[in-house]
Amino acid sequence: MQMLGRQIGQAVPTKGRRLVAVPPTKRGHGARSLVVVASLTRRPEDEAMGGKLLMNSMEDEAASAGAVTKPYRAAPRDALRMGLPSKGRMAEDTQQLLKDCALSVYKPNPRQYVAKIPQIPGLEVWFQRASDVVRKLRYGDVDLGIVGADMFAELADGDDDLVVCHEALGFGQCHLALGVPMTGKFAGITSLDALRAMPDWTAETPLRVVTGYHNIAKRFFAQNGFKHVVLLSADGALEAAPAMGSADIILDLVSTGVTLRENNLREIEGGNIMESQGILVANRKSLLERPQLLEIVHELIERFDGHLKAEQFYSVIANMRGESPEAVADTLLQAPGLQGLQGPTVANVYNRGAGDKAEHHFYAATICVRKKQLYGAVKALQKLGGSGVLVQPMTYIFDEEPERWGQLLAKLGLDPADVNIGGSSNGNGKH
Ligand SMILES: Nc1ncnc2c1ncn2[C@@H]1O[C@H](COP(=O)(O)OP(=O)(O)OP(=O)(O)O)[C@@H](O)[C@H]1O
Ligand SMILES: O=P(O)(O)OC[C@H]1O[C@H](OP(=O)(O)OP(=O)(O)O)[C@H](O)[C@@H]1O
Ligand SMILES: [Mg+2]
Repeated sequence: MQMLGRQIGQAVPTKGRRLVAVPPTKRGHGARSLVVVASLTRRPEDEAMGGKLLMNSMEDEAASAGAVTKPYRAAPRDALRMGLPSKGRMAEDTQQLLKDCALSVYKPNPRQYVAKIPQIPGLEVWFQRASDVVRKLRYGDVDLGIVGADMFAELADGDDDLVVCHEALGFGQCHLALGVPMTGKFAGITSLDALRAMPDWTAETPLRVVTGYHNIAKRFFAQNGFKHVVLLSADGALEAAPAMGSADIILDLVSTGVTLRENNLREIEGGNIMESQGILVANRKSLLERPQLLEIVHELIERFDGHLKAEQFYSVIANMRGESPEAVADTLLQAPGLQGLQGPTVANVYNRGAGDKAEHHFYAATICVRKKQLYGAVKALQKLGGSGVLVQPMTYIFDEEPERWGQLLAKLGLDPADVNIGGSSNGNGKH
């Protein structure tokens, strides 16, 4: 390959403020396809193992994962704290969810990291990098947090002090997967079994995996019987590493798959390690020792569940003619897709009649319709004589006590009968 002057192979930042424009080469050519990567580093502990992290036995792995060390205990405090991501894609999505649930965060000073949610006066909000939200939860510096499930799996690393309160907040959907080159010695490698069986991997030439998820990777490769693997570290732009020759494969987040594909990498059968999305997590000790926190978590679960369910539906109102409200209801109950959640609501529609007296000649039928089925439902209503069809988004659908609340109490070893939160149910749907 003709050298393009001194720039070729020069690593320059791929993200953030320090990204620089690459000047044309000395010979006046425009900067061609320069391979730009973040620098790859081996963490001290990788070096300590001679950069050759040979898989321990499952027992060793479990022991090392289970033996959680806490460098310090958090300073005693009375205030309840929730950690929220301070930047990146999780930050925006988290604030949007809270806003959609009428829990907007009030952060008067953009450069200060403490804020509040006026709707929950007893709670302090602390903005931290998503990874630090998990760390602060483990240390007990915050009681509650919203992060990505992948980040939680990696950094909580099986820490029983942390409890998942809501596992599906509906944003940040992605998955952690292996990315394997499409060409060269990996050309025919389309499954995890085939990758493991490659004769290339020995104690001297281990499979080199670059990832930001070392805890997850160790467990994954150990559980899948890989013997010779070395884990390399990088903070981003991992997809360039195989092309650079500094790693064989990557283990990274995938959402659309574009970055993998654009870097001639692909996923393999058995290589999807975990699904991820935003989750609500809490410190177990805080939940058990701070009753107000349990009450706040109950409200958050109710609001999140109520909002996330409502997001799937529209409220549809149609003017219907009929002999009686029951007759209109019967017609709808027998029509596919028009039953609503429990059933239609049918009310009289009044207009000015003779002598300016209110009269009613038709009814307004209201039903909940799944967003995906809206157009079909509107056409079906019109076919039944419906007119003036109004479609409204829904903010909340509050059902009985959310299942997740009962599940959380079970995780905490609490009997719902003993938990009386805010005068509402006690965790098993009975008030
Ligand atoms: N395509 C994606 N790539 C990376 N993270 C994603 C993606 N889709 C969703 N996420 C979620 O966002 C989290 C990363 O958010 P975070 O703000 O920490 O990193 P970031 O947005 O990549 O910014 P930075 O890399 O500067 O920390 C992931 O842990 C994951 O849960
Ligand atoms: O499947 P896709 O939709 O292409 O998204 C996946 C890519 O997004 C993330 O990178 P990010 O954009 O956060 O940059 P980074 O790797 O430098 O953090 C992740 O690390 C993948 O590289
Ligand atoms: Mg990133």
